[in-house]
Amino acid sequence: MFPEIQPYQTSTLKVSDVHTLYYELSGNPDGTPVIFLHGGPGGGCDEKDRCFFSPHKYKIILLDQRGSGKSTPTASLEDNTTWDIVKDIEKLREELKIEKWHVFGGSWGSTLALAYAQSHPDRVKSLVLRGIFTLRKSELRFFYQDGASHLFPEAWEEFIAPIPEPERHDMILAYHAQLNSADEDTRINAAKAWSKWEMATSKLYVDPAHVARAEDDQFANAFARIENHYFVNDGFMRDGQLLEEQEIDKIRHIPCIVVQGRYDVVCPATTAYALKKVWPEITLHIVPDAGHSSREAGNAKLLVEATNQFADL
Ligand SMILES: CNCC(=O)c1nnc(C(C)(C)C)o1
Repeated sequence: MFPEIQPYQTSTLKVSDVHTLYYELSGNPDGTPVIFLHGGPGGGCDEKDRCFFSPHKYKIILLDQRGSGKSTPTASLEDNTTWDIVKDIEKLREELKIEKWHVFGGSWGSTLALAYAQSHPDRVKSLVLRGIFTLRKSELRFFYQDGASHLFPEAWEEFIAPIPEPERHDMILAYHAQLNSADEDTRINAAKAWSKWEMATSKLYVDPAHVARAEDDQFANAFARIENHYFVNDGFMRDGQLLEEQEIDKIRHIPCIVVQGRYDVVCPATTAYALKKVWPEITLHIVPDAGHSSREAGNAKLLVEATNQFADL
């Protein structure tokens, strides 16, 4: 990855009566623009997200989506849907007077990138995607009900601990009740347990520093509440919508590179492969020694190679 840099501009954009979004610009003000779409949803951006792009070639735009990161009000679920964020991305593009831009996103960021591109294909120069996630019921079931639990039994035991046995047949719904409880301690304890499950399973080799992020009250609250809100609503999409041939036909012409960890248990390779089957024009790299995280060496290396390759488009 490129060395860490600081933004040359930070700002906010009011997108509704409720939501004001934080965004920042770094790299080359006259470079080719790229929008970075963070994961979660609710994960927010961090300073290392700037490092996937050449600071000489790219005007790097990081956006904290509704309720995420430095956007306000934090963790707000009001007017917070996939399609509200797609509209926000367009508002930001117009605010920055950008005609077309590269789009980069991993995990939920890949979901949002596909939803944005299928909604506004004429605004997308290229797509670099990692850990493909399309919010199908099968994907949610694998990670939150019966799948990843077989590979990380000790972390799974901690994940189910706050949930009474009779409610464990639907973990997303059970957590929805606790994440929206009237009791603040119940909410934050559930948010930390939800977040810890994802942080503990995001890398092939468990990273204690990554897991420790789940102990940050503000991060955990936003990450857990917003993720769970989207998942109980199936991402506000038809099941499999982003993989439908009619939707892929809208973006088939857009250059796209996908980086997918072989041992990604959060967003397993089966979805990236399903995308390749319906969109054979994409380049799909399955990284033999990586999991879900963009920061794992094998994933990061190919992501940087992809942004370097697309910079001159
Ligand atoms: C199911 N959510 C996967 C996702 O989008 C995601 N995984 N980790 C992240 C952060 C790096 C933002 C914490 O986001």
